[in-house]
Amino acid sequence: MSTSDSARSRQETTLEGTLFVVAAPSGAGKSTLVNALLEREPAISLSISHTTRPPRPGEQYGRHYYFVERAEFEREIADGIFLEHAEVHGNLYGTSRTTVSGLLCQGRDVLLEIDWQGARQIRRSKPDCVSVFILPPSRVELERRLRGRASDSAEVIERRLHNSREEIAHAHEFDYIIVNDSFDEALGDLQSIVHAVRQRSQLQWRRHETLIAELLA
Ligand SMILES: Nc1nc2c(ncn2[C@@H]2O[C@H](COP(=O)(O)OP(=O)(O)O)[C@@H](O)[C@H]2O)c(=O)[nH]1
Ligand SMILES: Nc1ncnc2c1ncn2[C@@H]1O[C@H](COP(=O)(O)OP(=O)(O)O)[C@@H](O)[C@H]1O
Repeated sequence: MSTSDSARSRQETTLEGTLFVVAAPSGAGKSTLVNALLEREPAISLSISHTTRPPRPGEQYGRHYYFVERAEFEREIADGIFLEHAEVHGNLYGTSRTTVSGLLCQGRDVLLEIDWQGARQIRRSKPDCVSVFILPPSRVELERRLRGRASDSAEVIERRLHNSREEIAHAHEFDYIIVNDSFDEALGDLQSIVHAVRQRSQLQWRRHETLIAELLA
């Protein structure tokens, strides 16, 4: 086999990973659910976003976000480093194009925790992505969770509560909607979606090519 043949055959046999997109109004429990999912599904890589939001107590650079100044973020937009980016609650957030593409090409599944504006951009550039929207069980509970988290000032909480309506108004654009009332049930629902996606025939057909050839012989 020539070098180009072997490169082509490698390319043909390496399955690209699945891109999962998870969105929710602030305080619905998205990060808590995603972190629990990643513990159960270590084959999924979480994309760490860039943001101009200041770190909350306990948040670490490179673990929770890449915290950058607005001028640097704007330079990065101009350099085209983002697969998607958006202004959310007065701060800029963005997903690195090379990190996500690199992981997907290696066959890793990648999860983006982003807002509805980012999800829209991703759907345009990666139509095969699988998107999930997390709803809180009520407005009262959303407010209770936001205040109970004790990570933001009263003003920041008010802004997030106010913006939650706009976020929720876009839930119908997503492939799946989960209500995060009982945490364990919501986590089970999220994991079921991941499992169902992995069983899709276009993935399984290629993964089991040899078996299918034998069965058809
Ligand atoms: N478009 C976009 N949104 C993001 C990104 N990273 C985070 N977000 C969204 O920005 C919003 C605020 O996130 P964050 O400041 O961590 O606050 P939290 O949602 O209250 O924990 C949430 O809706 C996130 O999903 C990103 O890379 N791109
Ligand atoms: N099902 C649930 N029931 C009660 N509290 C929850 C549930 N899910 C998450 N929480 C709590 O709600 C708060 C907000 O969750 P978080 O994951 O930070 O939200 P988001 O990432 O959507 O902004 C946290 O204190 C978290 O522990």
